Amino acid sequence: MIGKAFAPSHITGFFYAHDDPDPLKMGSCGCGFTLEAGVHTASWPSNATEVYVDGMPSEASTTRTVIELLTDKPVHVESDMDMPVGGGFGASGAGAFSTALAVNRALGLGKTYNELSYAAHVAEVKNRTGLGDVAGMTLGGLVIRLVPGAPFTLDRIPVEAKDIYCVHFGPISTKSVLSDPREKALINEAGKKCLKELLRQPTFEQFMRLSRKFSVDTGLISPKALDTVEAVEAFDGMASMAMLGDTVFSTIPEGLSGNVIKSRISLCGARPIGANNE
Ligand SMILES: Nc1ncnc2c1ncn2[C@@H]1O[C@H](COP(=O)(O)OP(=O)(O)O)[C@@H](O)[C@H]1O
Ligand SMILES: CC(C)(COP(=O)(O)O)[C@@H](O)C(=O)O
Repeated sequence: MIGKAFAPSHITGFFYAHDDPDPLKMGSCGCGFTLEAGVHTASWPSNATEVYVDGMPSEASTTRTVIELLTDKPVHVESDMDMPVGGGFGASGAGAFSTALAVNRALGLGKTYNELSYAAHVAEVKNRTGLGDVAGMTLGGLVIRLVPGAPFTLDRIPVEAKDIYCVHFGPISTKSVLSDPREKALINEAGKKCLKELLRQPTFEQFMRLSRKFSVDTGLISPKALDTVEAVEAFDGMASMAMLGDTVFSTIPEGLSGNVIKSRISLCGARPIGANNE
């Protein structure tokens, strides 16, 4: 049987990391949103486990780990990505989560949504490709992560499906940023403050302001990305950096140049899809 699934992109605006010897409990708190652009995955039983990303055989470590966590049977997996990898869109998490949902159906594993999302989360943590993206992708919308790791403890800022415009300048390795103790200390200090402030005033505009502040206070934003944020602001838009990628997300297209990716905030999470792609 062919199993198909979709996981949305997840852009984190700000976060802080929690280390834990138990990968289920390791994770991050913070706030981010899902986009309609995401990862479509199809899977079916095979003679050997093979992972293809955008039509090419791929290492896709996080996806391979989630398969190993779920089954010892070989499967064929094909993921098609709407967004760049390493750009702060949570591509590795969306790849792993959509794979978990697709493999569950392809092999008739009979796992629940929590079991599948926790497996994808553990795969992210083990590969050090993400901490909180899978949690955000379970719910969709503008998601607040209140407790790190599983069980996911989430809230949501009510927002409509706003258009979001992104410009991607290049990848940032989540693994290398999170392995730098100095950088991690800056992230954790700024991230905790931002979450407190957001809970005092939980609005989309406050999320955008705090995300921008976080990107500057942590020193994570590149000069090019900051110039772009300022250009958007000159047109009265709001913009910040997608954690963790050299990517700017914006409420308006004005001020952005180059290859602008247009999507919308999606209000639902990752899900299996049927034959007619619904
Ligand atoms: N299914 C997958 N598709 C693409 N890349 C993957 C996948 N699984 C793991 N990876 C790895 O994850 C890395 C990107 O992770 P990360 O830096 O967190 O970027 P992102 O912001 O896109 O999640 C890639 O360099 C690749 O090695
Ligand atoms: C910011 C990040 C640690 C990494 O995100 P990405 O690079 O998109 O995988 C995310 O998982 C989070 O915890 O908020």
